[in-house]
Amino acid sequence: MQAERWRRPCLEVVQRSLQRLEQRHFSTCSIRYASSRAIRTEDFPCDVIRNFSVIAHIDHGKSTLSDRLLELTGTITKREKGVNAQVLDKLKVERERGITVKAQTASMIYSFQGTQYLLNLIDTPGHVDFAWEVSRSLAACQGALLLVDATQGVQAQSISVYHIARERGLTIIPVLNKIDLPASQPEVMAAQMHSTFGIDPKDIIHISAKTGKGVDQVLEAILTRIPPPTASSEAPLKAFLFDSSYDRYRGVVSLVSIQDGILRKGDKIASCFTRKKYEIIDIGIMHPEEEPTESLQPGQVGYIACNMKESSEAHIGDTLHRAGAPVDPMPGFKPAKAMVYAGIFPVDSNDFIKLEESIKRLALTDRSVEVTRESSTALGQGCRLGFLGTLHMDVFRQRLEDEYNANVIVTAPTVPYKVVYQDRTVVVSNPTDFPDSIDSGSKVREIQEPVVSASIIVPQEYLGDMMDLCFSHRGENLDHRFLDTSGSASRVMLTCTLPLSEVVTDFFDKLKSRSSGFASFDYEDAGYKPSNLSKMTFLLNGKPVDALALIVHKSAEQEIGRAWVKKLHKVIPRQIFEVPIQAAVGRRIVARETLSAYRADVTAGLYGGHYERKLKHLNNQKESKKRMKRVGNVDLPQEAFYSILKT
Ligand SMILES: Nc1nc2c(ncn2[C@@H]2O[C@H](COP(=O)(O)OP(=O)(O)OP(=O)(O)O)[C@@H](O)[C@H]2O)c(=O)[nH]1
Repeated sequence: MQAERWRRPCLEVVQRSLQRLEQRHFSTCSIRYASSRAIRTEDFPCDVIRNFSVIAHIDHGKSTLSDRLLELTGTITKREKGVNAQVLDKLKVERERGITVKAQTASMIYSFQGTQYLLNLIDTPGHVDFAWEVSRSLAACQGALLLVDATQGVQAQSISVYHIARERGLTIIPVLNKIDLPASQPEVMAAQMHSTFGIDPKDIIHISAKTGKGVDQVLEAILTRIPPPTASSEAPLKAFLFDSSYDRYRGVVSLVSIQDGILRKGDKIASCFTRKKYEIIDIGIMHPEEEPTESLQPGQVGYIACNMKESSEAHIGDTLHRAGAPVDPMPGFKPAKAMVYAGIFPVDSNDFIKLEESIKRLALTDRSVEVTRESSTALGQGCRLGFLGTLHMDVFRQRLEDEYNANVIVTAPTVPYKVVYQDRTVVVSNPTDFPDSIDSGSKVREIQEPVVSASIIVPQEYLGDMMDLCFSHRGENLDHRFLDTSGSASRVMLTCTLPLSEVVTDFFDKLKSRSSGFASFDYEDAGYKPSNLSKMTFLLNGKPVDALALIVHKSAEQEIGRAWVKKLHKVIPRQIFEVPIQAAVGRRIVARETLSAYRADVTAGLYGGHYERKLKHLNNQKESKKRMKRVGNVDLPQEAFYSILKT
């Protein structure tokens, strides 16, 4: 009796701890799902397959709807989902920031009117930096759910993803989400979707992905409106490779969409792009984690591992065929084009080899990153990386820190400029390589900078502010049109051409603050145009610091020079001698501050003959000096680089 009285509370404590452990496990790592019956892909011919993506502007609810669909089809249960909202956002950075950065695939099995269907869903990111992920994902689909937030209406990325889906000829199912919110205006937003996309309001499904209301209608629409893939089991094998990741044990794991033929474990295949041959060692579907199957049938989407050692062998957009039976490759898609470059250096120069290894590994899971080596006199050996935008850059940095424990310094982002010489044109993505002077004596004929066509959607009352903002960032060809003509709540779409270098600095923050958060922004590459640019260098005690060099427009020389010199003055500790801090364009000094002399007497305040204590303080000082970068004869602390380059 006594023992029983003790045992019960003990059991409860153990159960509670187990629950807590389970929750913690769910919230930090990928989820393991209770294994269901082995899936026979042969049971799903083309007519019961539906391949679709969820596309929308950022935060309109794609991942929440994907979760709801996984739940409704029984692919995951509420318990398995647990505290882990947004099952398909698997990366730590996605969970912390609440954004999707990598498209994820999940297959679901669903019974409808006595027939079992195989649904392949691809959840896509919404931010403009990851638009390449969206177009890649849509290549494996026949339909797309176009989600619009019923409180915000059509936003800039809603329009761009709509056009990507239309260009690919996909069936679009329009969905208005968040109708549970008091501020939602489904009727007004439906009218807006009609005026912007020509969508019949009767075709729009009204849902709340959060509460689940209306989500069953979305499932029904997927089955009844999206056409099945047209693929044949008789035709020669054609598998379209649209994504890949790296697994330490199996090498490259690729996601493929089977356009024709059947792919089985043990099959010998070859790549149209590299001509290399492989053997399938693992095959299956994402359910939503990897679920091995015997084969992938025509029209299905799944993963394969085939002894590919190098990630570069998995060419995104490649066509795989049976070895010895070549086929015509399917049209691939435009490779990702880096818009922003930055140098990444280890905080401790001795860590370079480890950092380079980590960068290469991470780049294997993110194929849009370009990697080359670079070296700087101030920062030592490092890598120069090309990204699709500054958010992409920041996410990559965070993943390096989270997943590889790296401690890095990232230099200011720069866009790729074209330097036109008399006999050739060179693309320069590192300010160090930019010509020092562009005067009549130099061989440089012209400098060109990348420009983008930007679109901003904003309530009418902010139009003036937005136009000002665009002008102050060297915007040209400004134009606008009203999106909805319905009285007071009119919204305007402003379009213009902007230099990319203006977009990658603080443009987005200013846009949000000057429109009280209402403006949405999207842009796409619009080529190059001649521009009046020069290289600005920063000198400490007369010595240039290469890692701080910038490319600036003539009109902003003074302003940028002064701001950076002030910033440097604030973060560089005083030295034992006076240090002039200067910004220079060519030989011309455009801004200057002077750091007055100072000697840190770390032994001040120690009286008497405490020799050992004095020595300890002096040694500490020596150690902290070691952590500084020596530029000429000036010690620059790592924090100086951090705080300067962070902005
Ligand atoms: N009230 C309400 N909130 C919702 C609904 N759907 C999504 N949300 C919330 O909206 C926010 C964004 O949802 P996500 O599903 O992460 O949006 P997303 O489109 O996947 O975001 P990105 O992948 O970053 O573009 C989250 O806080 C969700 O909880 C809904 O129907 N009602």
